[in-house]
Amino acid sequence: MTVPTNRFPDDFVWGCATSAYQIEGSPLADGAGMNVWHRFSHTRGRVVNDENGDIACDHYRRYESDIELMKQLGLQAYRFSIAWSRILPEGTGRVNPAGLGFYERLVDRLLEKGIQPTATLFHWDLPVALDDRGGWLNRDIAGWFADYAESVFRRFDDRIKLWATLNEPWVVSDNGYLHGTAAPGHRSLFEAPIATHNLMRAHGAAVQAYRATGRHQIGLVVNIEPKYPASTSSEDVAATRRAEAQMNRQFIEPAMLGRYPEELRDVFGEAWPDWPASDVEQIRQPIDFIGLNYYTRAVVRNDPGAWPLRAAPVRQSQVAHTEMGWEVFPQGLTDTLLWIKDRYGAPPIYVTENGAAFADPATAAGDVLDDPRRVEYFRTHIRAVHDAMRAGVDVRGYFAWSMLDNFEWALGYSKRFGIIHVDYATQKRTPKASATFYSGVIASNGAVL
Ligand SMILES: CO[C@H](O)c1c[n+]2c([nH]1)[C@H](O)[C@@H](O)[C@H](O)[C@H]2CO
Repeated sequence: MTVPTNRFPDDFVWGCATSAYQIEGSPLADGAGMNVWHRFSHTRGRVVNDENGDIACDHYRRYESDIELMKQLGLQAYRFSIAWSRILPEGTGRVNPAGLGFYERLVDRLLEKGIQPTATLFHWDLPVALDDRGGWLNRDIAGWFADYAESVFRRFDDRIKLWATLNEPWVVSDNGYLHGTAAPGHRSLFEAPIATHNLMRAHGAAVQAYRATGRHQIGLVVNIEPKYPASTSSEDVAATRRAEAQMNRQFIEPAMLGRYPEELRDVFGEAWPDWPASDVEQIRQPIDFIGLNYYTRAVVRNDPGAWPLRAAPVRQSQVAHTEMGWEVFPQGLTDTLLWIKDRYGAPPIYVTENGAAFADPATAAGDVLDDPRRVEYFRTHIRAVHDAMRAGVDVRGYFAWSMLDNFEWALGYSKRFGIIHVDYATQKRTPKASATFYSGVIASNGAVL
């Protein structure tokens, strides 16, 4: 692959990403079943200001005008997630035609506008009906997920050519089962490894299901936050390895190499089971790409009191941070792309999420003052992708997070990642300066950087 010096390859794909619960609203419309984020956000005290996704960006009803905005931006592709509980309200069994119908209209409209639809099967919004049967703690969920996947593949594989099974299983296991900061809100050292394993078994089962009928590409989306030791002390180096294994290798390693990092036993102790070899073999289904979500890095120090990692981040001073408190560190994206290439056999990679939260207040006149730091974030990180590609990494595309300001999970609507501003009171969309910038990047295939 030869990468031009001043732009990207002609077949490089430029897109934006969102997820169902964060933008759609109408979570129970047209026969949809309840999902765990609906239940979690309606549980007092779980989400900032007790906000929820009942309306969000009202995309379920406004998808046509949103697609028009995507067209105006010049987007070549759009990464969205499919809400399992719209398709199968009880999680298994009965298919809800109206749920399929919404995504049919979305996909067909995208194609009409020349925008490539790329779908993630699971972006954290598990059907409550399955959570009540154990959810990710029940081994049967691998079969439930494969059945759901098959019902969607059958309907859309003629139009969707890029599939992802899971979005960031680490967030479900770590936030949802270890720390309890995300749905379903459990806090258990013993449950998290079981959730990890069943998430990855479900990934493997869905990939196997796809291989039976699928004609295109399927992969796994992982969040990787490169970890750098705060010092060369053996304690800090060991702590960094624990943090790196628990976040960055816990999921990609079984998927790509058919093994879990040995450091996980050091992190979870007796709570980390000896999984059957047959399970891990089933997880290791050949996939067509890795989806990388990159936002920031972490500098890590040993912290014996930090449960259960015994590792803690060290905030870097004198450097830029986003509204999330995440350091702006584009070099980490280059480093991570090279790390995936070197460690996992140079798989094709899509940067499936990259973006920044900054406060973007709408002025009284209704204008939106995009924080100039967001344009700088995209500029430096897209350059970082180009640097990795020139070093030989097979990156196929880049999806900015996010097309719209949206529901930022337990932080509610307090953080804005969109390149398009959403006034939640009026649902008015206003493209930000970063939308104009990104549109120029797409039109010039990166030459404006
Ligand atoms: C743990 O950070 C992850 O890389 C990450 C960041 N983000 C994500 N994953 C999720 O995929 C999105 O749903 C979030 O809205 C987005 C912004 O927070």
